[in-house]
Amino acid sequence: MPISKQAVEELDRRRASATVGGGPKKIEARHTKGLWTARERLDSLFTPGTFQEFGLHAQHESRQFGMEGKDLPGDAVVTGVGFIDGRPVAAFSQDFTVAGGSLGSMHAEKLSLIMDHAELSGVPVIGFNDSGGARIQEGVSALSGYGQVFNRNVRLSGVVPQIAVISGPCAGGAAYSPALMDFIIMIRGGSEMFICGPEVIRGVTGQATSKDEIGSADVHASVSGNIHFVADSEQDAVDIVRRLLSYLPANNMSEPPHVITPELDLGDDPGMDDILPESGKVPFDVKDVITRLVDPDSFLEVQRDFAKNIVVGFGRIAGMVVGFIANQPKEMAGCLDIDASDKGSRFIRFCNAFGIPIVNLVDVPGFLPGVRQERGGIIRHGAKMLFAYGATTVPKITIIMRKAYGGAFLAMCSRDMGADIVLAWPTAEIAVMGAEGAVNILYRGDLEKAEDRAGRSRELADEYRAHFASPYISAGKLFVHDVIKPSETRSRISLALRTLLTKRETRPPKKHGNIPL
Ligand SMILES: CCC(=O)SCCNC(=O)CCNC(=O)[C@H](O)C(C)(C)COP(=O)(O)OP(=O)(O)OC[C@H]1O[C@@H](n2cnc3c(N)ncnc32)[C@H](O)[C@@H]1OP(=O)(O)O
Repeated sequence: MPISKQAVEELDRRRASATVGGGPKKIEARHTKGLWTARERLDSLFTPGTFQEFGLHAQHESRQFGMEGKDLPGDAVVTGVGFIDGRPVAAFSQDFTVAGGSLGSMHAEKLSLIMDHAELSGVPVIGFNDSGGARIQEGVSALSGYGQVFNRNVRLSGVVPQIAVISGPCAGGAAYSPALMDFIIMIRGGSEMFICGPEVIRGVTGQATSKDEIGSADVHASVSGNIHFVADSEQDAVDIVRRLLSYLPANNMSEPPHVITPELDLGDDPGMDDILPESGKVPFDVKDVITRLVDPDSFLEVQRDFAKNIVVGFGRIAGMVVGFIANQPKEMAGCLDIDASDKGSRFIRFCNAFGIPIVNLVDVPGFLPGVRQERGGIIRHGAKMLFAYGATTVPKITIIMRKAYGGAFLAMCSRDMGADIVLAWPTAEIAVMGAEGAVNILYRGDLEKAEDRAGRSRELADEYRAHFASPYISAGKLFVHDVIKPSETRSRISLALRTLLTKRETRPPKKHGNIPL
């Protein structure tokens, strides 16, 4: 039987009323604040015409607290699958114009449906979070809904990439779904995220605070370290999602999107030979090194404003996707501290989960000394770096640029910690500790008696450096595969990557390791 005109009209009518969300007034209120609606976000994310919506006609079933007969289009969330740069991606976008984007049972079922679909079809999940949290009228059913979503976030972790955009409020338990995903992008000015808001904090602790102080994008980017990117606008957030996806495979069984250049890249970069300052004590910016190593404009820094003493991010070398973990000599002399260890180890584990080769750039004088660090648990946090590298099977290339001292060098992936190839620049210092520290311990008596203590200390330190810290000593013991000129670094990494893309490494079966947390 052909489809009747009435049936088509009925479908059109239902579609129109479901897609209007909370209505023109509420949409206007969002626009006045410079915010987009749930559908506008998805329209901007996906290639036009490619979005297949799931659950447009979903209805809530709650009857209490005035909910009987209330129309909540789509139950306050839009879900479905679309295409970005020709690749399928699943997404949900909470609709604040409908009941404040609050999560009830049907809303949670829609999120579960799209996440299950992403798992089965092996595609990334993008979630726009804009919600007042658990729908108060649905009580524990809403709470249970969050449980179902969190459980799926964990199930999908390491299976498909999960990216959260915080586009509006994100309070209480609602913050935990983004926190369980791989990357969080927050929009400056338009969003906030906290577990307990200012009112609760004041009521319980007496402390006065503001939403900005505890939950703004800038606070989470630079102080708490909860998020990975700050966007200046809705469009900027979408652009960051698309850029991030361009480095990621669809799932843990697929290859990252390498675009390997047909020719081998064997040229030198002479400018790199001048990149280190004359004195080993003068800082330099490791991002200048990264910029010279990667294909033009291909470096995407992750967590730029948090733990600046370590730099992490994605880039391409001769078209191959890599993750960088680099000490930053400009900040705290590149020492590893608690925050840097947390930041570095999580990024390493992401790269490993999704088959992304890792390049380590080392200039590390040690773990940061200090009472706060020791009492704060630097042992357990620093151990995360060791654990993360030790458990990682993706290709790993370590470049020792300058200092590689003690346990911190092992925590930056020495050969023993699993680096497949270790290359050192000619003036690198690879040692159990810095030369000055070593002579102070070894020659304490001599130095106390010396007429020119400083001069004698320098002399002994030079001797120690020549005997123990030279890269040729490590190369002689095969701890370093080769000593290279800085100008050769890019071509050597690109060759190494090409030979390592076929790497296969298996480990004894186990449920999972027990990373120090
Ligand atoms: C897992 C456990 C949890 O999630 S517990 C967390 C429960 N949620 C909360 O405590 C947050 C409650 N909501 C709020 O504080 C505010 O609505 C926030 C999110 C800050 C937004 O404020 P504002 O921009 O002024 O909007 P508004 O209050 O006028 O809200 C717009 C409409 O949305 C509704 N709404 C909001 N949150 C919920 C909720 N959790 N459950 C049910 N409805 C909610 C508001 O009632 C309001 O509805 P209406 O437009 O007046 O019909």
